[in-house]
Amino acid sequence: MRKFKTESKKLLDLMINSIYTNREIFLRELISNASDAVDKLYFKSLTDDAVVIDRSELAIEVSFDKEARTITVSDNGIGMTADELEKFLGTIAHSGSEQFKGDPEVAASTEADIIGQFGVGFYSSFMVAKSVRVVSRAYGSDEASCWSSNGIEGYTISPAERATHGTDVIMTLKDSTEEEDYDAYLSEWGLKDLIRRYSNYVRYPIKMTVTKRRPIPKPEDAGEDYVQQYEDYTDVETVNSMVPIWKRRKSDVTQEDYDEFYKSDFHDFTEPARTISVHAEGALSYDALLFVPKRPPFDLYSRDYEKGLALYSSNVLIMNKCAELLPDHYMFVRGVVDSSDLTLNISRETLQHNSQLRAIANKVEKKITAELEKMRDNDREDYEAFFEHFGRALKFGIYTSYGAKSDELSGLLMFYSASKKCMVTLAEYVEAMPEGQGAIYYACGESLAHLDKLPMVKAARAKGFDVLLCTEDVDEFCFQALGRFDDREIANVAGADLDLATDEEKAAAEEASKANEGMFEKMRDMLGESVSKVVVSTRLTDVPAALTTAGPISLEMEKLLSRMPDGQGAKSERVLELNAGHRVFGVLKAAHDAGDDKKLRLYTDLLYNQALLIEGMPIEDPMAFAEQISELM
Ligand SMILES: Nc1ncnc2c1ncn2[C@@H]1O[C@H](COP(=O)(O)OP(=O)(O)OP(=O)(O)O)[C@@H](O)[C@H]1O
Repeated sequence: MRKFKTESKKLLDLMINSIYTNREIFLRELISNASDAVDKLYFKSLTDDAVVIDRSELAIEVSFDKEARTITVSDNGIGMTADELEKFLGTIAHSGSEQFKGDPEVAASTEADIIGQFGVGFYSSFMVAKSVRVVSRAYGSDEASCWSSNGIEGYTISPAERATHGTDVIMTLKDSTEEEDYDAYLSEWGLKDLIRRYSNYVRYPIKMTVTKRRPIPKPEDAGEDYVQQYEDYTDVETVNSMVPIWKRRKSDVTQEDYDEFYKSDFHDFTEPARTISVHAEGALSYDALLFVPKRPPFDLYSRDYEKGLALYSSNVLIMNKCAELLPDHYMFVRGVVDSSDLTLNISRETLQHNSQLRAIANKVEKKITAELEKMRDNDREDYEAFFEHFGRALKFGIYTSYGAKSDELSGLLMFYSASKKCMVTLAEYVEAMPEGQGAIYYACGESLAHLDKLPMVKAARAKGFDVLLCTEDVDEFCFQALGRFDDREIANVAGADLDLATDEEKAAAEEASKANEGMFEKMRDMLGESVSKVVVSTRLTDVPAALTTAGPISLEMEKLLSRMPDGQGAKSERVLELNAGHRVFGVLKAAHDAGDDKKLRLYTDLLYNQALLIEGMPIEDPMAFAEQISELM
């Protein structure tokens, strides 16, 4: 007996003791796996001349044995070797499994959530079965193996017999209890019902041997009182519709049908947030069925994530994830494109140069944008939930396209408004701008609470100007790539030359800076390389000093860049702004006027470090800072 890996065991425990009520999805999961296995063999036959198959024979079969209490799902797909049985069924194959091990958030989520997020696949068979055997023979091998387990401690793998390549998953069902009637699955109608509900659009036939009844022909010598006799016979029937759902008109398909198709084909346990069905005819004809998920898969923002839509040509799958069909900023969209205009032998290499494909990709992108705009305008709650999960991809889209995608995407962006205390679009921000506000202001930092208290944010708010509070690292890069919105500049509120002050205020500050030139120069020298200048602020109200930046790199960007391997050298141009109206300014001046350089240096250091702390930046020498404070006390 080989033992399950820890994370598999955790998941299996959940399955077996599950209070997750939707047990019946086990069949959908196994049929999906069977369909994937058939796909894999089919793909292999396209690229490998040694693999010869008859496409019309590819199929999945579901059968049951009431006496033995078993249900079997068989396929004639790629199959698995003994090693693969070990590798694939002994551990969780999902890319999310890493998080499952360590992520405290995952550990705390509810059972249904875990099942939902991982798409437990094969293991869901243990929700209904007390033991499962998997007999499989890999294509090209003449040996078969059997994986067998009760899902508790571990599993065994032993040699087995199988006539051809493919896999049988044989489940021995649990005994029915008062709460759960497992026997209901051991019937023709029970299984047919599940297949039609959950796997109707699987593109290979799902066959069942069914019992039918037919009248026995009337014997020639039958008398007047002959009563029609019937006999039972068995027949193999294809249970699923197989008509691709994307070929059907939207009006002929219910949302439930779309949801089930989405869940079964894209291995998600949650319905999609939006379904987009497109039927284009004319110069470029294609059908597309696109889904905006409700929540992101765990690996969405990781390197492992593969974007793309399934690509079909006249119902034949060409590739599972055609990346060329989706721009990066819509990488979260799942779906299918089917076009008879595409040639069947299109390969990965020729894809990029295929103009039809590019044209379809453009149309698909526009459809997605239009649907998101519709959601934004008509269903704000849904849209905000969408944006929380996928907004990052849109922002990256603007940043990585150097602003080329601004027109298309800027309207979809949302940020947290410091005034309204909720998410707003840029258009809503502009609409609410008071007269005299020249630019769209934003501030970047670690948390909303911290940002809300920043001196420059407060200064802008005091003028009646709203500030967009940004906590994602991509935000500032996105704003810089965007540059403008609705013909208004977008500016970091901590930038030194913002137009926050009136002309008089500016003139007064300039004058004050001039009058104190000697002191400021001294202070700058004392701070060495740290700041480029010291000035009188036009906007500070309650704090004695604050740090702002001149030039393109903000403090927040500097923080981010310093964490990147090649961004170490990027430094912001820091400006120490002093509040001339603050009591501390008088103390500073007095020290300078008295020629007490020691005191001036102490105060300068303290003010600078204070300003750093307010911005959430590390101070260079915390020990020295602590000593300086002690000295003062
Ligand atoms: N019928 C089958 N034929 C061949 N290989 C299979 C079959 N069923 C499962 N496998 C293999 O076992 C692996 C694990 O299956 P499982 O259902 O647990 O996860 P998955 O299908 O990869 O993930 P998900 O269901 O979330 O998409 C599959 O990736 C596949 O390689």
